[in-house]
Amino acid sequence: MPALEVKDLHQYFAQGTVNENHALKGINLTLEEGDFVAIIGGNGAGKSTLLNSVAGSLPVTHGQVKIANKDVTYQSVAKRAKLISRVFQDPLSGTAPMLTVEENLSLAMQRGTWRNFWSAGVRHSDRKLFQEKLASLNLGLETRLSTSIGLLSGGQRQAITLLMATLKAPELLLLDEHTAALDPATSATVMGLTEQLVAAQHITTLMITHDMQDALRYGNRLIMLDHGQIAVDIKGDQKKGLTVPDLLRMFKEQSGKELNDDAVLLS
Ligand SMILES: Nc1ncnc2c1ncn2[C@@H]1O[C@H](COP(=O)(O)OP(=O)(O)OP(=O)(O)O)[C@@H](O)[C@H]1O
Repeated sequence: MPALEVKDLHQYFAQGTVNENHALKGINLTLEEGDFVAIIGGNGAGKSTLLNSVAGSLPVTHGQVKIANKDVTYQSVAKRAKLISRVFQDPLSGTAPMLTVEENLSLAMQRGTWRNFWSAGVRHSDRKLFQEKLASLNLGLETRLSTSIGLLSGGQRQAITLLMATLKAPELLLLDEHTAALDPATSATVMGLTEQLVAAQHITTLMITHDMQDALRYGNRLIMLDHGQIAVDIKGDQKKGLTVPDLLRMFKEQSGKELNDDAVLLS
């Protein structure tokens, strides 16, 4: 059973007006369970629009989105939260900064359940689990359970956000440039943790990145978008050993033009 199926997905902005923008032009994408897919592409290629369509934060103009064989095309973001975890670029957006590390993790344990209310206090058994999970990150965070998240660094927060997103393994993990706001060393640490957490539970993952090296290094599949279409789709052995110049050449062969991506070109 595929973990994610996107069928003939079209997205228009300002449809029927002079500003009409056909942002996604018939995307077909199937992810098998455990696939870890990096998505790259130039500015305005449609990466965020694709992720937002899958997450449900953007209504679909045409097409179908299925997660774990369930048609979620018209489901709200809240309804899909049972199936999806998402980590954003901003380390502030995934956590409640006034709450402690363990309180945040406790909230994450309840993701997608009907227990929407939350009572203060963390169960002893949960605290032990959080300590173990935090220790496995090797960042010394297991001693910071009662520290407010707001007092941690961006990298520490993003590590905890990742842990929260994977505490209860989702059917699909969406990573939305989740290391872009971090310095290179911290970004490398968080990418390492990402790989570790995803592999431990075999979580199907879709990751947007502007970092071509990361797109090549991590995951078993790489997709390049161009003007709302998939220009390059490489997986498995085909992906191993590829270099950035190889990728740029493949992109040019498929799309007939150079990659336009400020973030990539400036790095
Ligand atoms: N809310 C919106 N209203 C109108 N047009 C939009 C909206 N969101 C995105 N677009 C347009 O849709 C196209 C795809 O945008 P999208 O943000 O998905 O690209 P992207 O690949 O994520 O780009 P970037 O790497 O620059 O973030 C672009 O032409 C963009 O201007």
